[in-house]
Amino acid sequence: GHDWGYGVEDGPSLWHQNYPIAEGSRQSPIDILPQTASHDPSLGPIALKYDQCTSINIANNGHSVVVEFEDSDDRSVIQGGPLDNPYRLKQFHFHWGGKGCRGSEHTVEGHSYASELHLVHWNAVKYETFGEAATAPDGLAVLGIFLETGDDHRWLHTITDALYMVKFKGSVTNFKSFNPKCLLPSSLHYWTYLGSLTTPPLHESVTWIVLKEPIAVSEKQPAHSWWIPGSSHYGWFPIQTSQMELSLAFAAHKTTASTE
Ligand SMILES: NS(=O)(=O)c1ccc(C(=O)NCC(F)(F)F)cc1
Ligand SMILES: [Zn+2]
Repeated sequence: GHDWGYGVEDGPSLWHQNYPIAEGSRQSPIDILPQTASHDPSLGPIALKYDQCTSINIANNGHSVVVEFEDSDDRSVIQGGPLDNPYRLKQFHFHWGGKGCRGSEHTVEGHSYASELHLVHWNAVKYETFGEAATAPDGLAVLGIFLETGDDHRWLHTITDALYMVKFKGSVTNFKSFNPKCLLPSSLHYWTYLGSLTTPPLHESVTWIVLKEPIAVSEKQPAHSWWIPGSSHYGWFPIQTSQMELSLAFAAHKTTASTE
């Protein structure tokens, strides 16, 4: 079971007790300061090849909702930018806040966004398994995309509809043929830094690639979604018991993104 959460008794300020790496030198998330970020001309554009991606299921792991992908080959990869190899898409998940609360983990000059999407990839060139890569300094690459409240949206309803099927902690349901490239903003301009997992075990194994342009989401409530009462102000819903119902009240904008 998980010995951590986002409550007063088990929240981020206490994680160092069971995960001393929390005091480490490359911990995430960070506050991104664009003015002090140094431009590195050797950094090229990132390339996302998500056309053949194969989503498998959507699961509620007690801390968020995760969409898992088939990662037995290089059908869906991120490469370029700061990365020396292609990294395989493994899963994506969101960090929410409570009702109307700002749930992003990274901030930009202290500004937090409504939510943050993380697309998690691993270095299958150098490592045999995701688990092995997750403990290696160049093992993972996570693409972070900010979600900002704005107009209504058409695409993420497929996820909000599926959420209805995984209301309870530990539930998993089929979730085929969702392609996350519909969640990308129009620009792939990014900040990058060497960091960590933002949740325990906080491994310092992540090359972070955070997109500058947020995608728009709407706070309109899809038919059968509602906010969890009293949810935490950290980025994940505290689904402490299987009785609590996870919900999500936004739908994201369809964006036409060049992913080449
Ligand atoms: N929020 S985040 O930084 O994108 C993030 C991404 C992945 C994991 C994860 O797979 N933890 C399980 C593992 F790998 F065994 F440790 C945790 C956090
Ligand atoms: Zn995350």
